Parts: sequence; C-alpha cells; structure tokens
Amino acid sequence: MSQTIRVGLAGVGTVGAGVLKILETNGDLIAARCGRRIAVTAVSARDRTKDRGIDLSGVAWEDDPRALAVRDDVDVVVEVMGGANGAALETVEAALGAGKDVVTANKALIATHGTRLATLAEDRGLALAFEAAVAGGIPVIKALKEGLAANRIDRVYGILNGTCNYILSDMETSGRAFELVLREAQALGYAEADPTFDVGGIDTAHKLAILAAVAFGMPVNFDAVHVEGIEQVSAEDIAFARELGYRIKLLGMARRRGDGVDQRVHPCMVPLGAPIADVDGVENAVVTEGDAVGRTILVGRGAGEGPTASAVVADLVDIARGLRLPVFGQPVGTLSDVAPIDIAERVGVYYLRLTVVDKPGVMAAITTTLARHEVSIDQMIQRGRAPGAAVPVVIITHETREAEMQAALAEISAFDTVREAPHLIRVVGS
Ligand SMILES: NC(=O)C1=CN([C@@H]2O[C@H](COP(=O)(O)OP(=O)(O)OC[C@H]3O[C@@H](n4cnc5c(N)ncnc54)[C@H](O)[C@@H]3O)[C@@H](O)[C@H]2O)C=CC1
Ligand SMILES: N[C@@H](CC=O)C(=O)O
Ligand code: NA
Repeated sequence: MSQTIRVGLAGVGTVGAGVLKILETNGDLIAARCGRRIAVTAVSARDRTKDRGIDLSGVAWEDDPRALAVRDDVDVVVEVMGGANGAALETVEAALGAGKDVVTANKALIATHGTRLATLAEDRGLALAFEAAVAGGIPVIKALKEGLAANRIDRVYGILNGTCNYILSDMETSGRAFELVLREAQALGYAEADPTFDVGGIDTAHKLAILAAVAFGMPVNFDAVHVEGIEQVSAEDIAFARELGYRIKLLGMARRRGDGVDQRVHPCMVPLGAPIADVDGVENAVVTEGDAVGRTILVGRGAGEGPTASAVVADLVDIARGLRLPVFGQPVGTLSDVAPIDIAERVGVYYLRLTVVDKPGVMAAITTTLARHEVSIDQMIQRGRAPGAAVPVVIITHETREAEMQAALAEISAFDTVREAPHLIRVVGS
C-alpha cells in the first residue's frame, strides 16, 4: 500500500459529496492524526455531468462502481450509493474479493447481508466498517466495539431516524402537515431515496438490527424486528401526548430477556423529562445499558451531509491507522443466534385514542370489552359533547399484555359506534 491511502468513492450524492468536502477541508489535520493522507483517487456516480460544486479534476471516473472497486489505484472502497442489493452489494463483494477494505454508510445492505459480508472481510483480514450506517455522526458502533467492550450489554434503544424525528418535532412545534415536513427533510438530504423506508420504520429497523448484533454478539436478524412507522401518528395524538406529560418518538429498542431478544420499532410515548424526550429535529440518541458501566447516552446528528460523512471519514481514519477490528465487535464465527421474542409478549402501558359516536352506552361497551381482556384503565379523557356525532376518547391503561390489548382492540374496532381505526401508542418508561 502506498503512503497515501487511496479511496474509491462509489456514490457522490449527499454523503459522498460530504466525504470529499471533509477530506478537502480537514485533510491536513486528518493526515497528522493518521500519519498518512487519505485521498479520493476515483469516483463513480450515475450522472457524470451533474454540478456538485466539487472539483473532481484529477479524480478518475468510472461509470460502473464494480469496476471502481477493483482498480489498482484504489486501496479502500467507500460505498455510499444505497440499496440492499444490486450495485451496492456487488460493489462491496467485488471490493472485498479484490482485497480492498470497505467503508459503507448503507444500513440496508449491512442489515440484509452483514453477516455474510463480514465473513468475506474477516476471512481476508479486511475491514468492513459502517459507523455512518447507524445514527449517522454519532460514534455508536465505535462506542460499542471499543469503549463499552468490557460490558455485557442487555439493552440498547434510541431515536435512530433523523427524518422521523424531524417530522415529529416539527409537527409538535409548528403544527405543519406531515407531507410538507417530509418534503423539507428530503430537501435537507436526510431522507432515504425511498422515504417510506424512513416513515415506515424500516430504516430504524435496519439500524436496530445492526446495533443489536454488535451489542449482543448475535448475527444480524432484521427479519426478527417488529416494525411500525409514524404514518398513523396524528397532530391530535401529539397534542394529547403533551397534555398527558409525554412526547411521541419513533424508537428502535432491543433487549435481552432470558434466552431471547426482543427487537421492536414503533412510535412511543416518552415521558417528559426522560433524557431522550428532548432530542429534537434531525438529532438521534442511543441509550445503552451495560452491566459494569450502567447507562450511557449518546446524542448527535443522525443524518445529513456533514454528520454522516464525519462517520465515514472516521472509519477511513481507523483503516489508515491500521485498525481492523472484527466487523461486529467479535469474530463473525463466534456470533451466536438468539431466539426472537414476539411483541405479543410485551407487558406495558398503552395509549389508545378512539373516535366514537357520542351516545349513551358507548363508553360502557368499550370499558367492558377492555375489562374482559383484563385491560384496566389508568386515565380517560373524553372531550366535548356532540350528541350523535363523533368525539375523541383517550385512554391510558395500566400495565397490560400486548396480546390482550390487541384482542380487545380488534373487538372494539368492529363496533359500529367506533368511527376510525383506533390509534394505539405504547408508553415507555424513563
Ligand atoms: N443522507 C443521509 O443523511 C444518510 C445516508 N446514509 C446512507 O448513505 C447512502 C447514500 O445516501 P445519500 O448520499 O443520501 O444518497 P444520494 O441519493 O444522495 O446519493 C447516492 C449516490 O450514489 C450514486 N449511485 C446510486 N446508484 C448507483 C449505481 N448503480 N451506480 C453508480 N452510482 C450510483 C448516485 O448517482 C448518487 O451519486 C445510503 O445507503 C444511505 O442509506 C446513511 C446515513 C445518513
Ligand atoms: N434517512 C436516514 C438517514 C440516516 O441514516 C435518517 O433520516 O435518519
Ligand atoms: Na454512527
């Protein structure tokens, strides 16, 4: 390898452009820290003519990222194109096959093929680094693999999607419509190419599956993650949450319980005053619980050009320094499967918003059904009188089993006095 570490950059969009800018702006101080320069020698992107506001003269261009991956003047391939399969997967496979270290920001790829790609990398003594893939600029993968390496981690959770947090925060403060705020998040470079991955919770699930693998020493198991997005969260729910002392956040949560692991993504009511309740906008937060250290919380920007590129370049710095740790924190052959725990086994508190016809007997029928399923009520809010018309009713339950809650809800939804699909949001502790 030459004294300069030569990077092949596959993808020159939001993240790729950020990488080029950081290497340009902070090139000298990064070289001082690594003892060698990091330079992009070749790039690949779909549109060669696009004005990116970056000087690419002196950098080779490859139309096909797979060709970029095997170039002789490339030591490390940075994959920032996106997508779980196709060009991204083939580029990473080609790079590892050709003996090149790989850095990627692509959580869909790692959540889907991470274990197999880690085997390819470790068999060849190569790095496969993905700090940018989880919580953008927050160095959470490094924290788990290095700073927290002394601990048994039993729980990791947090706000892992900047787009959703931006939308939920903005809906609360400005009252603007969901679609409008989503378009703004897209314009700011936060959203995925397909933003349904963000709002549908899939992007959070990709990140959670990766976090759980590193935290618990298990192979990535994306299929085991229960996923719900924020599409059903309304301005009304946000206002009721405030009134009841909560904020609504999309959380990814993974926890060991006995021999199993529970991995879930869904909107949550987080108590005001909890450390993550005030994490707003594009910021993410990751909370870990280790047996020796206790709780640690990392907060920072989870998406966008600068924060994401910061994490990509940090991975390049590790490689330039000669640091090649096991991909998931321990050799991939030692990762052991952990049985998934179904969400039906959750025991917790629930927020329920029903839209019901205001007439005698309706509430009795609802509370009787809940009681039959052993769901007991902690608080109830019934607003306004509108005889014969639909009014909102909000219920906060005591601790109850998810399976019972869902069974009661299925019955209540079928009442002809219940006018909209019930809104259920799980309440979490601090
Ligand atoms: N934008 C963000 O805030 C973050 C993005 N990521 C991840 O980083 C990756 C890149 O994201 P962005 O930069 O936002 O995407 P982008 O859409 O802005 O850029 C993608 C780049 O890849 C190129 N590309 C795509 N397919 C290609 C192909 N088949 N051949 C050649 N070039 C191809 C495009 O031309 C473009 O230059 C994705 O995996 C994303 O999930 C991760 C963390 C944060
Ligand atoms: N679309 C993602 C980008 C970073 O991972 C997000 O909004 O968090
Ligand atoms: Na990160």
